[in-house]
Amino acid sequence: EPVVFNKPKIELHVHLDGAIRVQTILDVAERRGITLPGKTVEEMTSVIIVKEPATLTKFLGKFAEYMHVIAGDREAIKRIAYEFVEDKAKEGVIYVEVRYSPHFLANTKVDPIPWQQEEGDLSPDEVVRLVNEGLRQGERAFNIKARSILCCMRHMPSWSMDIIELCKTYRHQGVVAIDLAGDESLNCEAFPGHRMAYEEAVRCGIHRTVHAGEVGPPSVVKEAVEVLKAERVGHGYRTLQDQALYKQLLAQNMHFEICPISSKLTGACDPDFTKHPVITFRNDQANYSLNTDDPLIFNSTLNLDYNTAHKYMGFTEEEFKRLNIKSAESCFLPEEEKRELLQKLYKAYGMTRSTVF
Ligand SMILES: O=c1[nH]cnc2c1ncn2[C@H]1C[C@H](O)[C@@H](CO)O1
Repeated sequence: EPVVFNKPKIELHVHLDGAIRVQTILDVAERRGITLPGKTVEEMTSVIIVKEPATLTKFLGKFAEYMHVIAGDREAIKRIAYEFVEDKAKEGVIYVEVRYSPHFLANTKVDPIPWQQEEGDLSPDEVVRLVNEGLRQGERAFNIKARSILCCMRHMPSWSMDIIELCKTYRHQGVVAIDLAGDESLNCEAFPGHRMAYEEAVRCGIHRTVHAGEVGPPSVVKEAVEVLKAERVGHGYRTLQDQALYKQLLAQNMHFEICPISSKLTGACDPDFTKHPVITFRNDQANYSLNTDDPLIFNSTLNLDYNTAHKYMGFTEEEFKRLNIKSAESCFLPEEEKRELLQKLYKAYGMTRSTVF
């Protein structure tokens, strides 16, 4: 696979638990005495990955193939965070915001205990500390910047207040925002638990993004923006089905976190990339990023997403630069750090600060 955009990049939408190395899953399973359906990287890869367009519900079921291996294990959680930063650095990412559900990696103080684990002594709070630590060590070792976003899950509104409390506790240790992930096709109106957590986020100045309009209708996007006060929309493809809403969000400079490979394999978008919604976003010079979402499950890399945009949608170097600058402008870093990040991009892209998009 050729590298189409070999310059510093920003990634804003990627799930930590969807970006684990297969080798790490095998290593941890062996250490913990857990039997897996595959013994080699090749075998396990074929068990985990989605090759053909499926549904979001079917795709989300893939996490159950390996989450029980990593969850509840302190060393494994720290390791996946550290390795994640290494993998991103190798892809030319200089700033990444990585998201996950602390509850999904815990085995105590979480109800129900996920992945059929026995109760243990690893709480969501300690999971966040372990991820923070792994990311920080990765930042030092690989010289890039990594921040995290904590996910509420659509089907678990009772977890959402924990999430906002964790965001508040760890806002100076690398946690920059709250997200709402999970299956939008099963329940598409946000429960009171989610709404209360987002209200608290607004009150405390915690940044907000929401998965919306990936497979759900434009009304979910509208709710994300108007009720949950999302500053960015995860995916948001279906926004285009409501032209008034789309025009409004364009005028508001709303950021859309676009994941091309993901959108094909979750069945969110037409598998024909020449019909992809991001073409419209680009033609309208909208504010959006390109992201991998879950590279483990899609067996993909950020370069593959960029290549796809180049090969099937005619994306140019110029547009890649523009969208990365928009991504930096829309990231959840404090203003001073954001300015620094933007300076780095301008320099790497051979642009003067006055170039305005
Ligand atoms: O593309 C997605 N849409 C909705 N939810 C998702 C997607 N990718 C991953 N998730 C879920 C499954 C993960 O366990 C959770 C937290 O990272 O977020």
